Amino acid sequence: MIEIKNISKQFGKLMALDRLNLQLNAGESIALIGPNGCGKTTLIKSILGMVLPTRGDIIFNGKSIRNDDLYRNDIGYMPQIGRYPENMTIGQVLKMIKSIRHAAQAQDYDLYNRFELGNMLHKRMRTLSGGTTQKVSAVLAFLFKPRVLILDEPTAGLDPIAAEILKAKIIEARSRGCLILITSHLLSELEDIVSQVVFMQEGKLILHKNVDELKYLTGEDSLARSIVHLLKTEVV
Ligand SMILES: Nc1ncnc2c1ncn2[C@@H]1O[C@H](COP(=O)(O)OP(=O)(O)OP(=O)(O)O)[C@@H](O)[C@H]1O
Repeated sequence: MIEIKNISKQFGKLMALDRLNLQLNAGESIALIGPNGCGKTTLIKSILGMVLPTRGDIIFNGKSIRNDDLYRNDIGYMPQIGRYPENMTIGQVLKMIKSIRHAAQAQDYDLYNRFELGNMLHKRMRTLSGGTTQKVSAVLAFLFKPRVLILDEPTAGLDPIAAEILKAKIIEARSRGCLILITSHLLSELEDIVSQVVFMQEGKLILHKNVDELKYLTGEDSLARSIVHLLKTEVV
């Protein structure tokens, strides 16, 4: 579904992504793991077309994403920190996003209802707590029933109940056959969600394995311990 073909991204002298190749298929739920600054967000933003790779190409459903905007209609994205026009209310932001999408696209109000955003529509974005902003981002990511979900630290800042609601929603999307790419430093929460792990270091792909293979390779019995093992020992 998404093919990353030998992409590099240079910021000045820094190689944020270094000749990275990856194949991400529908129905897979993939944890993107690596130390701070290893290039996870740069990879995610490259897939979203928010960062232009210096070299290489990204193929989405068989087509290069260069000079294409429409592929993004298939992606729901939750950024690490959502940034919205400060003076707009939650209601105005939702209305604006819906107006730029196709009116006919099916909409999913499950998270909107469960997070009770309907009671907060008049609140301005600049006045929201970090957790409430994160709820708005989650609602927007799932609103148009995307086939691909890219979630950058999705539960950071959410209270435990909201985090559980979102986690259940991610698991449901996975069971519907969505492709999910997720970064999280909360390793225990990945356990129930992911089927594969992609491990990066200094912009390079170090490993891409199924969770069971990874547990076998590291000799650990949980995903969290396997990931800690990876982070502590350099290259497997
Ligand atoms: N716009 C930019 N200009 C210059 N350097 C950048 C830019 N964006 C990212 N970088 C650098 O690229 C490297 C990779 O950053 P990135 O945000 O992708 O890391 P990350 O793996 O997501 O980190 P974290 O786990 O802390 O979120 C870092 O050294 C970062 O400082």
